[in-house]
Amino acid sequence: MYSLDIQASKPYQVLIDTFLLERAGEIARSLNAGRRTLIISDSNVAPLYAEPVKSGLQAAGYTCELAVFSAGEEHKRAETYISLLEKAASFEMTRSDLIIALGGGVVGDVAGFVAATYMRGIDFIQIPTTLLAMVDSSVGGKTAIDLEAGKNLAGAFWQPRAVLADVGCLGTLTDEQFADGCGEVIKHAVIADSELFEELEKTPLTPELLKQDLSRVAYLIARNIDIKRAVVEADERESNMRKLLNFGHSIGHGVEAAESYRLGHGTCVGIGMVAIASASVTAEVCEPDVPDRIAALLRNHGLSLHFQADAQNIYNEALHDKKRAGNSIDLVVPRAIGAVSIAPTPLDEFKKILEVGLACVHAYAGDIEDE
Ligand SMILES: NC(=O)c1ccc[n+]([C@@H]2O[C@H](COP(=O)([O-])OP(=O)(O)OC[C@H]3O[C@@H](n4cnc5c(N)ncnc54)[C@H](O)[C@@H]3O)[C@@H](O)[C@H]2O)c1
Ligand SMILES: O=C(O)C(=O)C[C@@H](O)[C@H](O)[C@H](O)COP(=O)(O)O
Ligand SMILES: [Zn+2]
Repeated sequence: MYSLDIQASKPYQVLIDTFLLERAGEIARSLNAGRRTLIISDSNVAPLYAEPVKSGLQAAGYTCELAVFSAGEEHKRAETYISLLEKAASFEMTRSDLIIALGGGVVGDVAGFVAATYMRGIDFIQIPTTLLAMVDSSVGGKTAIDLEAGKNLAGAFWQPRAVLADVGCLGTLTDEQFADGCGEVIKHAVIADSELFEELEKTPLTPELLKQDLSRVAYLIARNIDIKRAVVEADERESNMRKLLNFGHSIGHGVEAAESYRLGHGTCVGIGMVAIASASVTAEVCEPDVPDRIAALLRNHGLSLHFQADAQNIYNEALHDKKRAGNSIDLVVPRAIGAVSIAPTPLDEFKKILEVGLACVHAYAGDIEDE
């Protein structure tokens, strides 16, 4: 069992353990005095995991309802968000009540945004069920929905009251879903922990490891959260340093949108990391082996570098990045594994970087296919 304290505007604990679903009611009751809870989940997760959560909440004295929306990034949208707000209102939730986000990053982002805005903000607890959500999205308080124009364009910073990462949930992920979460794990290693990167090079974080050594997986989740914790505590609302957590995202989000969300978020972040690292080597600001090592580590974690969208479409999508200000964008540029910095970059230069970088990603994807 791991327990990490996050010292944000509202401090909270992240617990990493087994059988946390069953304990969610008791933990919720220790943090929240309300009468009602709305469990928000998706169509894949609810049938698997809602029942033990609901039973525990009822045993803790809550009147409980379950709201389920269709799984997938294409439902991280205003329609879902509004229907959940309406559900909270028709369930007569008051400001003292509680929302539970039970699912992956999509559920966490949407349910968090509902919690942030329903009656101007009520308590919520994150129960992440994907690797990606455990290592990244459930912690730090970014909540959002996508707009037609792009990813996460409407949202709020709203910290949960607790994060309960029940590692028992990871066993029902497909290998592809598990691998997708490793995109963010590798991101954390590149931005802040070269030793973690080397450990992953020796022993990758895979579904096989999950079967063989659950405690190692729990340890790696805790270590990732600790990396994110340090950044969030230093800059909760992303005025500067938190932008580092966006390594690989300016191009990655562009790929995600240009591919109509058919590729996973972590996969697209992987493509974005290799692209910016490759372009940084070309610009002679990054050690030459960095993109090779990132591409190899992604491959060893089962992540693909294949994508079809063309660079112009990806660039058009990437212009919606929240690190853009007028004709400039703050890019997160690697210098070495474990060392990245923020570089304000004119948009015309960003376009060249994106083109050079994505051409290199195609080359790596070809290398991977040839082997
Ligand atoms: N707020 C943040 O800080 C932050 C950080 C990283 C990513 N994100 C966001 O998170 C989203 C990606 O999260 P994700 O990869 O978890 O996607 P997701 O929520 O879509 O989950 C992936 C798939 O796994 C299914 N699933 C979830 N848990 C399962 C389980 N235990 N067993 C079987 N199936 C399960 C889901 O139903 C879905 O089909 C993106 O929208 C991304 O923008 C947010
Ligand atoms: O927590 C953060 O800060 C991050 O940037 C984590 C990212 O992995 C995550 O994908 C985040 O949602 C991206 O934020 P955005 O501000 O670019 O929408
Ligand atoms: Zn991300």
